[in-house]
Amino acid sequence: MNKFYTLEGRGRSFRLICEPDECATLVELLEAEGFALDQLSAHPLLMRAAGGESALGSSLAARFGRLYIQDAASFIAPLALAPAPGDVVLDVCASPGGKSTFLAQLVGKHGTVIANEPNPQRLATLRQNVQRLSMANVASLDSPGEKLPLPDGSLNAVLLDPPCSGWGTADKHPRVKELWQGDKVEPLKILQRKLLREAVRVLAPGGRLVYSTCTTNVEENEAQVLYAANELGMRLEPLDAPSGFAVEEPALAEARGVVRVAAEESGSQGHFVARLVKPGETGGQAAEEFEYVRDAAVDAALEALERKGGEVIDLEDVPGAGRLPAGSLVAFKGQVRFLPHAALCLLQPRARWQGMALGRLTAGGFRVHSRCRTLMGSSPGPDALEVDEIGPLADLLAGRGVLLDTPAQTKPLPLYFRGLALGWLAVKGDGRRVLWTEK
Ligand SMILES: C[S@@+](CC[C@H](N)C(=O)[O-])C[C@H]1O[C@@H](n2cnc3c(N)ncnc32)[C@H](O)[C@@H]1O
Repeated sequence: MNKFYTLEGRGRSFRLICEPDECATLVELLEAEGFALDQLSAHPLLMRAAGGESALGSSLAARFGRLYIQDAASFIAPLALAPAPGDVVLDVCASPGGKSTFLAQLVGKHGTVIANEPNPQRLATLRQNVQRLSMANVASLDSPGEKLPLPDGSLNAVLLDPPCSGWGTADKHPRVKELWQGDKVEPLKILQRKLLREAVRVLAPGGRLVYSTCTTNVEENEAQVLYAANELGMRLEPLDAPSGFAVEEPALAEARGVVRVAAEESGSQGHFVARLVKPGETGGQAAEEFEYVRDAAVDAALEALERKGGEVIDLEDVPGAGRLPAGSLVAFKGQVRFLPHAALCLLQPRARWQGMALGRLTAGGFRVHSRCRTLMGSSPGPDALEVDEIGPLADLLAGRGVLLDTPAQTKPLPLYFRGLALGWLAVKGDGRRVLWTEK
C-alpha cells in the first residue's frame, strides 16, 4: 500500500469496500482528494482518514460506494465471528448494515449474509446501503428477530447486535446515560434475552454466536452472556483482546474472555463483544447429498416465487451474469434481483426477503443499474471508460457528461478509476457522450 501518515487515533474510521488487491488504488483515489490515511491494525480493509477537500462522506470514493464510515469498535464483532470465505451468516439486527456489509466482505463473493431488520424505515436504509455498496451476497429479511423464518440448527454463524441503551455512544449523545435508565432499559433486557433464545435455536451444534452492544451496562452485557451460558446451554469462548484497542476487565468475573472496549483510550465508542459456541459436533452432510437437497430446495423456492408473480430470468439474458456466485435472477415488477441460493434454500416460504437489485427489464432487454458493480469485470475491457485522474469523476457526479474518444456506444459503459470498477455510465445523444445517472 502507499505511504501512510500517523494520525495517532484521530480522524474518521471507515472501511474500504473492495477486494484486497484493490486497496492500493482505492487509497490513491482518496489521497487524490487530499485525505491523509492510516490503516487500523485489526484488518487491512479498516482505516482512518483526516484532512481532505470535502467531508469523507462526500468524497468520490464514498459517492461511488467504495467506503463505509463507521465507528472503529463496530469492526470488532464481525472479526470475532470470523466467518470463513463461503460461509452463510445471519445478522439478526442488521440496520443500517455496518456489520452485515463487513461480514459480506469477510464471507466473500461465494458466501451469503442474511441481514434481518424488522423496522420498515431502518430496513429501507439497510437496503439502500446494500445497493450503494453493491453487495449482491446480502439478502435482506424483515422479520422480528424473536421469530425468524429459519429452520432449527440451520446456521453455523450468527451475529446478534440487539437494541441496547447505547451508553457507549456518550461521545455523540452526551445525555444517553441519563435518558436510558431503569424502566426504559428493562424492556431492552427482555428483548435481548428473547433474541438470544431465537439465535440459539437457529444455530447448528458447533456453531458460533457473537453478541455485541454499544453499551457499557453490565445488565445488557455480561449478565446476558451468562444467561446464554447458564440458561441456554451455550459455552462462552474467550476472545483475544482486539488488535489496536484498549480493553477493560469484564464487569462480572465469571464472564472471562469478553471484550469491553475502553472508549477514550481506543479512540472509539464503548463497545461490548462476546463469543458463544453451541455445544455439539457440526453435522457434516455428504457433499453429493447436500447438492441434491439444495437443488431441490432452490427449485421449490423459485416455483413458490413464480406463484407470487416473480419471473425467473435466464442468466444468458443478463450480460456479466457469469460473474455472479450461485444464485438465481428473479424479476419482480420489472426489477431484476439476485437471490443467493443459500438464502433461497434456508429461508422458509413465509419469509419476506429481497436480494440486491441488479437492473430492470425494459423493452430493449435487461438494463443494468448504475451502481451494480457485481456485473462488471475485475479489470476494464476494451469498451470501458477508464480514467486516471479525479477530474472526470467529479464532473460525472456533478451531472456533467464526458465526451468519449471511442466509436459511438449503444449500451451502458463500465467506468473504472485506474482499474478500479466504479459503476455504469448511461450513453447519451449520438453515443459519444456518457453520464452518471441513478435512474
Ligand atoms: C444496534 S442496532 C444494529 C446495528 C447494526 N448491527 C449495524 O452494525 O449497522 C439494532 C437494530 O435492531 C433492530 N431491532 C429492533 N427490534 C428488533 C427485533 N425485535 N428483532 C430484530 N431486530 C430488531 C433495530 O431496529 C435496530 O436497527
